[in-house]
Amino acid sequence: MTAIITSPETVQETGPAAPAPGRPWRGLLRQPLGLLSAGYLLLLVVVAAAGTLLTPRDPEADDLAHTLSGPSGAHWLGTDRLGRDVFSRLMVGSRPTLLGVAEAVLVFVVLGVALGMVAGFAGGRTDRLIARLGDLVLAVPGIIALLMVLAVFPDNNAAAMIAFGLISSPSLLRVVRAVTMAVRNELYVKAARLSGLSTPAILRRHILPRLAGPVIVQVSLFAASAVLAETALSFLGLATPETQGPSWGNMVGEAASVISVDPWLLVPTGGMLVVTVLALGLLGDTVHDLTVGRARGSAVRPVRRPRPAVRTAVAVAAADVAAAVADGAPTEQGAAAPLLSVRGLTIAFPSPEGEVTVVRGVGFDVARGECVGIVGESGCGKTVTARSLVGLLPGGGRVVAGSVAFDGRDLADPAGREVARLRGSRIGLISQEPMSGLDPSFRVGSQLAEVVRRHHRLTRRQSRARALELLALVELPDPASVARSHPHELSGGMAQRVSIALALAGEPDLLIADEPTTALDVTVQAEILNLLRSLRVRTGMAVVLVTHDWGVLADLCERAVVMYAGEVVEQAPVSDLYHAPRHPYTLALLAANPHLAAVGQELPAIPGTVPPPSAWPAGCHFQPRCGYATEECGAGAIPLVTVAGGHQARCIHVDRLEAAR
Ligand SMILES: Nc1ncnc2c1ncn2[C@@H]1O[C@H](COP(=O)(O)OP(=O)(O)OP(=O)(O)O)[C@@H](O)[C@H]1O
Repeated sequence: MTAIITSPETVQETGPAAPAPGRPWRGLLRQPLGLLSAGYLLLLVVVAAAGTLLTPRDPEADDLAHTLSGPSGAHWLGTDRLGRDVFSRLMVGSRPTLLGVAEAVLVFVVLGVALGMVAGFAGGRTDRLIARLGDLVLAVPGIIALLMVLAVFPDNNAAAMIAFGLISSPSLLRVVRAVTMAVRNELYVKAARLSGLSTPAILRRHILPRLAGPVIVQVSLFAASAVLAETALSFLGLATPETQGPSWGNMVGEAASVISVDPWLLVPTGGMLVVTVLALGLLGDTVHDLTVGRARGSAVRPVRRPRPAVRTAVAVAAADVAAAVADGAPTEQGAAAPLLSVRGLTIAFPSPEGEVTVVRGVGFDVARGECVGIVGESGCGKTVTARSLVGLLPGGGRVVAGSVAFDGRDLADPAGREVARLRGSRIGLISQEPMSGLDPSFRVGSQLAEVVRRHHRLTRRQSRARALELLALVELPDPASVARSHPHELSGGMAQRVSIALALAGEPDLLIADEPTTALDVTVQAEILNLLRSLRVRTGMAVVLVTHDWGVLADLCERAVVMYAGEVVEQAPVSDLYHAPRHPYTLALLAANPHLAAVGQELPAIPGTVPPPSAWPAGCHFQPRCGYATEECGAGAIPLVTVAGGHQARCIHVDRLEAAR
C-alpha cells in the first residue's frame, strides 16, 4: 500500500548551500543605512529627471549684487561667483553627471555580463580568448585611454563615459565569468540540460538570477568611481564644460578656482559628491550582505511541511497496480521488441597514463515497460553504464566501442546528437541527490512548468496546470503548495518526487534511475519505490534502475544485470538470481545481503575490494576474491554464456556452483 507520510510539524531541514531564493528586497527594509542610501539615490534620479521643474530658483539667473554670498534663507547653499543659486545648480547639475554615469554603467554591465557569461559557460578556447582580451583592455592605463577619446571627441561627456565603461568592464567580466563557471557545474544546471532546456534558456533561468547579487555590488562600486571620473573630467574642463550648463564636475572646478575668496563654495559641491559616492558604496555593501546572508541562512532553516496528507485514490490504485507487477503480469507493451538494446558497450576515461577502460563489453536489453536493475558493489561501473545511456559521461569519459540502440536509433554516435534529442523527452533521468537537480532560486512549479513548456508547445497557463498534474502524479499531497515552494522548503522525499516529476515532464518511454533512494531514509525509500512502481504501470515506461540494494532490486525489477569490475558477470530474471545464482560473485553478494540474513547471523563479507580499472586481473576479474577460482580462471577472457533461458553467467565453474547448491 502506498502510504504518504507527512506530518504537520515543523522540521529542521537541511537545504542546499547555494543562495536560497526569496525576496532579497525585503531584507533591505531591515538595513536602515542601505534603505537610506537607496532612498537618496532614488531621489537623486527623480531630481535629475525633473530638471528645472523642482528647482527653487532659476539655476542660470545671475545676481551680481549677491555673489559668493554663503547660505541664507533666499539661497540655502549660497551663491556662486555670478550670484547664481548653488542649490538649484546642484539639482540641475546632477543630470549630466548621472547621465554620464548611466552611460558608463550601461556599457559596463552589457559588456561585462554578456562576455562573462559566454566565457564562463562556453569554457575552453572561447573562455581563454575573452579572458585574454579582458586582460589586454585592463592593461591600458584608464586616464590615457580617456584623454585619447576626448582628443577625438572634444568636450563629449558621453564618449568619455562610454569609453570609461568599456575599459572598466573586464573587472565585471571576471566576476561574472567566475560565478557562471561555478553555477554551470551545479548539478541542477546539468539536470536542466538533461531535461532538454536549451543553452539560452539555461542562461536566462539558472545563471542570470545567480548573477544578480554580485553584479549589483560591482555596479554600485563602479557607479561610484564613474561619478568621480565624470567629475574629474568636468573639473579638468575636458568634458561637460560650463558652456553646456552646470554639472557637478564643473561646479567643483569653479568652487576650486575661488577657494581663497570663498572656501564655503566647495562644501556643498564636494559634499554632494561625497554623499553620492558613499550612498553607492553603502548600497553595494547592503546588497552584498543580503546575498551572502541568504546563502548562509538557507543552509539550515525551519520549514513547515504542507498540510497532512490524505490517502488518495491514486495511492490505492497504485497499490493494486503494484500487486499486478509483483505477480509478473505483462505490461501493455511487454511482448514487443526491446526498447533499449546495449551491445559490447565499452567506456574509457582519460588519465595521465592514457585512456583507461572502466566498463568493457557490457550488453543487456530492456523491453518496453520492463524494469531492469543494475547491481554490484561500488566502483563496478553501474553509474558510468547508466549515464552513458543518456550521453552524460562525466570527466571526459567516452564510449569507445559498442552500440546503444533505443527504439531503433543509435544513441552511441560520437556526436551525441540523437541522444541529446531524446534526453529529457523520451529518456528521463533521476539521480541519487534529488536536491542537486533543483535550482534553489526558483519555485518548484515554475521549474517544472519551464520543462513542460520545453517539451510540449503549451501556453504558460497550460504548462502551469500540467506542472500541477505532474506533482499530483508523483503523489505529492498538496501539489499547489509544493508548486509554490522553493527547493529548500522540501524534505528529501518530496524533492525526489519533484525530480521524478521533472523527469516525467517529457513523458519518457525509458527512465534511468541512478540509486534514487540512496539519500533518503528508510520509510521515504519505501514510498519512492512504491511511487516508481505505480508510475511504471500507469505510464508504461521502462526503467533502468542502478542500485546496490538487493531489496530495492527485488521490490521493483523483473530482471537484473550483475556487474563486477566493469563487466557484466551475470544477468537473469530477479527470482532466478535469488534462487539459483550462477556466478560466485552474485552468490557472495547475496550471502552478504543483510535483507536475507537471519537475526544475529554474522554476514559473510566478500574478502578484498573491487580492483580499480587499471588493476583488473587477466581472465575473470573476480578470481582473486573467489572461493571457486582455479588456475584456468586467469588463463584468458571468460565469455558470458547462456546457462538457462534468459540466464547468462560469466563463469567457467557454473556446474560446481550448481552442484554446491
Ligand atoms: N569522472 C571519472 N573519471 C575517471 N574515472 C571515473 C570517473 N567516473 C567514474 N570513474 C571510474 O569508473 C569506474 C566505475 O565507476 P562507477 O561510478 O560507474 O561505479 P558504480 O558501480 O556506479 O559505483 P557507486 O555505486 O559507488 O556509484 C570506477 O573505477 C571509477 O573510478
